[in-house]
Amino acid sequence: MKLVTLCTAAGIALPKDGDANVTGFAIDHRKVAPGTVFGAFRGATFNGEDFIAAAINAGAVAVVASPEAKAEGAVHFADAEPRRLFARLAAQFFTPVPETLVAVTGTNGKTSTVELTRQIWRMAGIRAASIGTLGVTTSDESVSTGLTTPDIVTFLGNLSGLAREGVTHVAYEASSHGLSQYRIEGPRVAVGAFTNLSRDHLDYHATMEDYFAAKMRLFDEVVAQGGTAVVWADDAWSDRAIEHASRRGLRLFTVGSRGADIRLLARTPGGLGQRLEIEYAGQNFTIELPLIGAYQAANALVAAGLVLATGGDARATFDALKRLQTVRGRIERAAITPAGTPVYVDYAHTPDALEAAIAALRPHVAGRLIVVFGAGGDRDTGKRPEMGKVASEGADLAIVTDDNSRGEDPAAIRAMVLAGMDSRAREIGDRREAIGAALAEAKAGDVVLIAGKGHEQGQIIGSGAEARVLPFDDVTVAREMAGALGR
Ligand SMILES: CC(=O)N[C@H]1[C@@H](OP(=O)(O)OP(=O)(O)OC[C@H]2O[C@@H](n3ccc(=O)[nH]c3=O)[C@H](O)[C@@H]2O)O[C@H](CO)[C@@H](O)[C@@H]1O[C@H](C)C(=O)N[C@@H](C)C(=O)N[C@H](CCC(=O)O)C(=O)O
Repeated sequence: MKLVTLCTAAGIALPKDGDANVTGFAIDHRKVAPGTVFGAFRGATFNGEDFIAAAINAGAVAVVASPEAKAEGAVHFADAEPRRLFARLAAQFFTPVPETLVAVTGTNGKTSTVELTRQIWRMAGIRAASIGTLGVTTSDESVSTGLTTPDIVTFLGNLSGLAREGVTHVAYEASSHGLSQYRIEGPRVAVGAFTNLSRDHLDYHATMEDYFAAKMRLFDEVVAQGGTAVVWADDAWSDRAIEHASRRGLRLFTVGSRGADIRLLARTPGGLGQRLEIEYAGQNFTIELPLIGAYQAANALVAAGLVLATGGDARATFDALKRLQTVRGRIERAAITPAGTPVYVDYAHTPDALEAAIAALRPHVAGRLIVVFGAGGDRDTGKRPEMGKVASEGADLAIVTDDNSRGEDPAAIRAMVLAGMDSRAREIGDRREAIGAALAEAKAGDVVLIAGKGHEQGQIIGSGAEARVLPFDDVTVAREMAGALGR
């Protein structure tokens, strides 16, 4: 494809004497082939501009970089915000993309919301996919990209690949890193959703205001003019998100007990799920949602909002909520033991998340809540006793085990977790053994929660050159252990 064609389509001026044949886009000089447009960005670890000469040597025909950069021998697109310019150009190259794109931002709930949106579309017979922490998910398969919001080249490549496979609808996660690094620029989305905001990633964003501003780029720029903002209305930051969307002239679709479009009237937890009473367009609906926890109810209703905002039928959409499958590693019902105990696997690996998962499960426990959990090595040590305290106070039986000990001594990590716990706590380092003990202990009426790893597929042992990932999947192990109890 000619560079001039891409520039014209993107509304970008072509630097003089600049036409060339373009074969691809790269932001890593090691991926440059003849005909590539190279994005040279100043990052946290490297200055991409240091690799411009090597990229041109490898055949780069154009370089998108700051005005100060030197790009002799290639067309230089100079811009103070090169990531954004690169995205605009690349979006013209990676075509077609699926016709309906929706993006979800917020601190929590992004993964579940995009996955539930995909499920609802699928139940309506639509070829749908999701992109996020679980990877690129189509039907029952997920292919990891390593990030929640992949880099711009991977993202656009995924979108056009999906379109070529016949996928028409994609829901994707817009992380604050992704939004602030213009990883999802390019194709404008029809609908964007905001779930909630709480303290996170302040190493990167400095203040909560900066963090919120990064999230709001979704409404300020990424959602197309004339598009819709779906907002969970019950969060402390919701009113400000609504303000951003209104200022931009987006159509508002609010969801929650304070929601004007999908209004949550009542929520009653019970059995393996919860009953939701909602009002939509003057009609009342009762939904038996097969997911646990107030936050999963919120995610399911925001997903319904996304589907309705992109033209879904109300009755079919609310009906689909009754048939949702639990999301991988998000209060996922992994097994039911022969004694009838449901076993849940959740990604909760911070004190807050562990507390929330325990609170979500508590109304479903007739007997005891048994929690298996640990804390990671080479990460925030302060959270270890705090997680211990949360488990000690919230569970009836807590078993401390190993979870990605990395470069640290796993016994020392467990000791720090146990420091926050009372004397009833048990310690079983081997995670498989710990899960087996929890399931063997469980009786009818009990509930087991295995927390920390969620969708992860391995135990990380060692660090640096010594690091190894031993295959480990909580869901598989829970199923095996539950099966073994039945024999
Ligand atoms: C802090 C952060 O977000 N970093 C991301 C960012 O890196 P960066 O721009 O700082 O890049 P850098 O490594 O300094 O390199 C600068 C440039 O030189 C290039 N380079 C570098 C080395 C080389 O040999 N050749 C070369 O060309 C790089 O490709 C890059 O373009 O851009 C890279 C490419 O898109 C990402 O891979 C990288 O994610 C790192 C690995 C990461 O761990 N990010 C996490 C924090 C993240 O993004 N998380 C979010 C949030 C998840 C959540 O919600 O919790 C996510 O969306 O996953």
